[in-house]
Amino acid sequence: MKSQKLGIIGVGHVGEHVLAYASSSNLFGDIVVVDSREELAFGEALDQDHATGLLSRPNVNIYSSNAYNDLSDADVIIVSATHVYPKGEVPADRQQLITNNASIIRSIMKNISEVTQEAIIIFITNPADTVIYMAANEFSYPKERMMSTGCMLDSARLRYIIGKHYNVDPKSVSGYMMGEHGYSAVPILSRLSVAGIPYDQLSKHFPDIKPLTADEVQEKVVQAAYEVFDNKFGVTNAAVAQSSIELARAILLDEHSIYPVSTPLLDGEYNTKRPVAFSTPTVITRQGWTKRFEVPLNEWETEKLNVSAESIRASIDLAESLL
Ligand SMILES: NC(=O)c1ccc[n+]([C@@H]2O[C@H](COP(=O)([O-])OP(=O)(O)OC[C@H]3O[C@@H](n4cnc5c(N)ncnc54)[C@H](O)[C@@H]3O)[C@@H](O)[C@H]2O)c1
Repeated sequence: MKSQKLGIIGVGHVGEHVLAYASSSNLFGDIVVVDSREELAFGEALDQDHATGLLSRPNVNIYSSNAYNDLSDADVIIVSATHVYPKGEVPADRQQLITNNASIIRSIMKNISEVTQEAIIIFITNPADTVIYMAANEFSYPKERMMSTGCMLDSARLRYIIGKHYNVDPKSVSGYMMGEHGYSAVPILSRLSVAGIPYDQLSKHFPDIKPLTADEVQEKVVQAAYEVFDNKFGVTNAAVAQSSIELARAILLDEHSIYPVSTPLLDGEYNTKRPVAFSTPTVITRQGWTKRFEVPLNEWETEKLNVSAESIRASIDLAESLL
């Protein structure tokens, strides 16, 4: 039986964590690492390959390659390639990354499309929503076989913040962010619950805890990224890498899990003025994504989501002007 194969494109701060988590995930028998810095790809792959000599690690075949042909039979490809900025000089606004990343994503998509149409592609590269919009609209690669991690990370931060606020395990919080991965991501508190108890009823069960307003939650989730980014000199990597492996698992095990990934909106969805991509709860299967949910929202959420869609669209316009 063929083992499952993962391709990782871009093995910098994020990609190295993707590689580390993937290597010990028991999901993959083969992992191919591609990076325009070939020595880095070689070193990262070899370092992880050495660890297969340890009893705790599965015997995964890990190697680097600069030939996209090695991805022709990949089951999943995770893309975390990005323009390399000097340490500490990464732009804080993810949307600004499009100036350099548009051409990188276009060349990677072209290279992948030439060797396969089968792999499920998970983009981590920012700006997440613009990247998936470009990849889905500019290439004939099957749209359902590609997604961006989008608000996976923002949603993990949301559950973390609410979990800490009420002193419960974040995994006992059910909830998600929608819209842009970044400044304008929207917490959907009207759908958030703890032990099935809706957010607006939590005060009854936690009478000593002052609830956070939707504005406060949004601010805290957005700021959470910068608490990491500022202290790690312009890098956040571990949590998003874990998000991508969680998606890979949902894909390979055909879990039909629902995750807030970013994909292009379907016609008429959410009444956006112009076509965009953003995160909404989406069913993930072995085929890629199979269904996006149009979630009923309250007035505040609708207004914020519109702002988010406009911000993403401005970034898409910029990407299209660079064609
Ligand atoms: N979606 C999210 O939630 C999220 C979270 C954190 C970071 N990110 C994004 O992930 C990306 C990676 O961040 P990082 O910190 O690892 O960056 P990094 O600079 O450390 O690494 C990027 C790597 O990409 C490689 N690369 C560049 N062009 C390439 C190409 N054409 N083909 C193959 N490899 C190429 C570089 O050589 C480098 O090794 C960034 O865009 C960042 O904004 C996204």
